[in-house]
Amino acid sequence: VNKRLTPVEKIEQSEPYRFFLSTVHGIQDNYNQTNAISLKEILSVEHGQLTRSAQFNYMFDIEFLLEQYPSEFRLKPLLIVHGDSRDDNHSLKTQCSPYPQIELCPARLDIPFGTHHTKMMFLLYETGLRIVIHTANLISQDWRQKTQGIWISPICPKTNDTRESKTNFKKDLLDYIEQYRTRQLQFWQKTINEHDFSSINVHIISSTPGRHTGANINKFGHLKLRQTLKNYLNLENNEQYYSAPIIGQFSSIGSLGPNANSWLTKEFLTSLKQLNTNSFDSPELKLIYPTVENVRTSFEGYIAGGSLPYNMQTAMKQTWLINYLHRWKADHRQRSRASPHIKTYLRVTNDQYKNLLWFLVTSANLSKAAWGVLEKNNTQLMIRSYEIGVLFIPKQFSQTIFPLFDSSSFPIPYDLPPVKYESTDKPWIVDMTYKNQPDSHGNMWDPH
Ligand SMILES: O=C(O)c1c[nH]c2c(-c3ccccc3)cccc2c1=O
Repeated sequence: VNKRLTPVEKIEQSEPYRFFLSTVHGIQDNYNQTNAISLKEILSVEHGQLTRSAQFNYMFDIEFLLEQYPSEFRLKPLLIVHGDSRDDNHSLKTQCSPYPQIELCPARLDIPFGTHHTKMMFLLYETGLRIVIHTANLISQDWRQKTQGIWISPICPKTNDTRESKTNFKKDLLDYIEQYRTRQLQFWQKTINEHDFSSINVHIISSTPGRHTGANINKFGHLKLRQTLKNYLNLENNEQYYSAPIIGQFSSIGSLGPNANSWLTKEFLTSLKQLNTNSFDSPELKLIYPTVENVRTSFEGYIAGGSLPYNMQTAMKQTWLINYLHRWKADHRQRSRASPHIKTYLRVTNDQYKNLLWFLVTSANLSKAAWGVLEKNNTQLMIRSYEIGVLFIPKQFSQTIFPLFDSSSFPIPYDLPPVKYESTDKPWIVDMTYKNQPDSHGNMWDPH
């Protein structure tokens, strides 16, 4: 159907998952209607009378951002939560200086090499509070021809009792915000407490910088994921789930060690495979990361690779990783050429990938900085960065699995099963030159 949906209709039709991809310039309109939304549509005046908002992110183009708000909301108070790294903080101050309604809130980054990756919006309307958790920077390039993931909460009404969700969303969100340890977030802590989150059906999986131990060790990072899957994923004890494949998909990769067993399988996969059964089989782990050819033939061409910052220095230390890698392919969403900036992790049943056991969309790439690394004989989890994502578990939707190929199926971003790298495929590396084949714009890539 090529009827143009309004932003409100798009959200209504996305129930019960409320999970979207960003719209893409250059694909057929109907692929931008179903479970697809733009930043302007997220901020549309149709959702109600905005009184103030907060934008958590990594990269900001303030002019671009303000332009995405309806003109009548551009002067409302706006809190910008960003990483406090010296250099780009200056440019942010300069960008915001003409706007007294914008307040800057630097997030402390006490551990070296940490970044404020979290991408989240607090939108306060006269009718209530909406939370948006997503993967796109607040720059035009991130919203034009990439594949980004977006979860949009209902507008949670104000309440005089602190209504929590069955997924502990409110408490987990407040625990996350507490870690910033700044008075600048007090208004939003108070506001979150005053709203009814009972209609929310997703779990928060977040990361904050620190060495988390004792009672806090399962609060963040991959141990939070392990704990949540253990507590809520009650699959009957049947064998078919034990070897169900696990898929990780991301737009950058950190230094993971000299072999898979250094961190990827021993620590990270152990958390992802948590079934709350004594599953001993080691499920297949399949990783999706764009090839050079994916980037070269993308709508943006090699420029897309600027947002895939996997560097040579890291890649050369872990050539073993290539055996896990699969191509980016999203034909069923017409997004095989919309370079992925989304990050997702999921588990499917191994009967031809017909059913989804759980699905996570997050800002977190495949790195120890984002997910954490166990230290001191597994008594503390060291995390460098701020990250946040939402986890979909069938039980919270009154289902045992999420069907993938029927009418009410979960809107997955890419094609399953994933396609393994062939011998000629190479992972995209941002600081290599690519001169033997021009990209979709006829350009070459020479980062020097
Ligand atoms: O949070 C995000 O989304 C992103 C975070 N870092 C990015 C970088 C980068 C990598 C190393 C050092 C500084 C910057 C480069 C290109 C895109 C991104 C990006 O998209």
